[in-house]
Amino acid sequence: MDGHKITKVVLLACGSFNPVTNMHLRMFELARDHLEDTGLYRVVKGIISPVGDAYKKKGLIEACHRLEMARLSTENSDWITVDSWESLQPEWVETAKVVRHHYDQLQPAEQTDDDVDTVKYAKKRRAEKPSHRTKRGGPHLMLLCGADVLESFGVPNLWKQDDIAAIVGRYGLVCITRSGSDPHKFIHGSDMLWKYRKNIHVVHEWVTNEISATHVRQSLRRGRSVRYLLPDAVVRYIQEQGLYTAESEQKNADVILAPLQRYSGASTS
Ligand SMILES: Nc1ncnc2c1ncn2[C@@H]1O[C@H](COP(=O)(O)OP(=O)(O)OP(=O)(O)O)[C@@H](O)[C@H]1O
Ligand SMILES: O=C(O)c1ccc[n+]([C@@H]2O[C@H](COP(=O)([O-])O)[C@@H](O)[C@H]2O)c1
Repeated sequence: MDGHKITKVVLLACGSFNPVTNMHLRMFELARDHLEDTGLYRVVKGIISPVGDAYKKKGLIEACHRLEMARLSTENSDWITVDSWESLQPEWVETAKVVRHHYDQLQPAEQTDDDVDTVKYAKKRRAEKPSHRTKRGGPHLMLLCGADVLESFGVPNLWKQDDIAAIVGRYGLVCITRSGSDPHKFIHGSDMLWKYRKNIHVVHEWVTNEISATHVRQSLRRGRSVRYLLPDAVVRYIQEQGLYTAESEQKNADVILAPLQRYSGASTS
């Protein structure tokens, strides 16, 4: 033993999962290998959290189907799970709040917000040292995403700056490279990400990696095979339920994406 304390980590992936692909599952395996290779972390759990219907992304099919496909895809995994909390919320939930929800769920029950001294102390510590090391005894939670999500932090008016600071400053991020992206360059170009760069773990996917849910939906609309891009059980479910048609791709076509509604003042109801 070299005396290092091994930190337990839970990985949380947020996204549409429309549908879940083999690449989504591979992201978890890549992230676990990368973190555990450092000798500093042990990844104890992975959580897939499909976004709710109120996200209103074009072509987003009902959460119940996306959840079921994610469940089928993780049936054979002994550590990757699916959580329905986010997808069941009536309104779209910002990712920072989803991260916070799961972080709270992971903390030991005896440390509740009723313990005023503990909360005050934790708040003081957070203010003094904004880091994901402000844990309350449970495992760390890190957000797992592809480089496109990291780069979306730079899209004007999409993410709240405080939310980005919370995600990278207090929890941590594991980012998988994706074709067409350069996460290191992006981190270098952002003062906020640079400040918290030690909490951002970039994992290089060396296998050329073009799988996207958009491409899968397009193939399905054209009657092309998606076998080996998706778990077999997910392919079967899509066929049985008749999912991903030209019609479903037009869902939300004229709606502004939920995160942007808070800036435009637009409403979908
Ligand atoms: N090929 C990939 N390489 C790296 N990350 C990926 C890849 N595909 C998806 N991800 C990541 O998985 C998470 C969930 O992705 P999401 O459900 O939005 O899939 P997507 O393929 O990007 O979807 P869409 O094509 O519908 O935009 C995101 O963090 C996304 O960056
Ligand atoms: O929290 C935010 O401000 C925020 C802004 C834009 C996107 N997100 C989340 O990022 C994920 C993006 O998924 P997708 O399919 O649009 O790539 C999804 O889980 C959204 O809820 C979150």
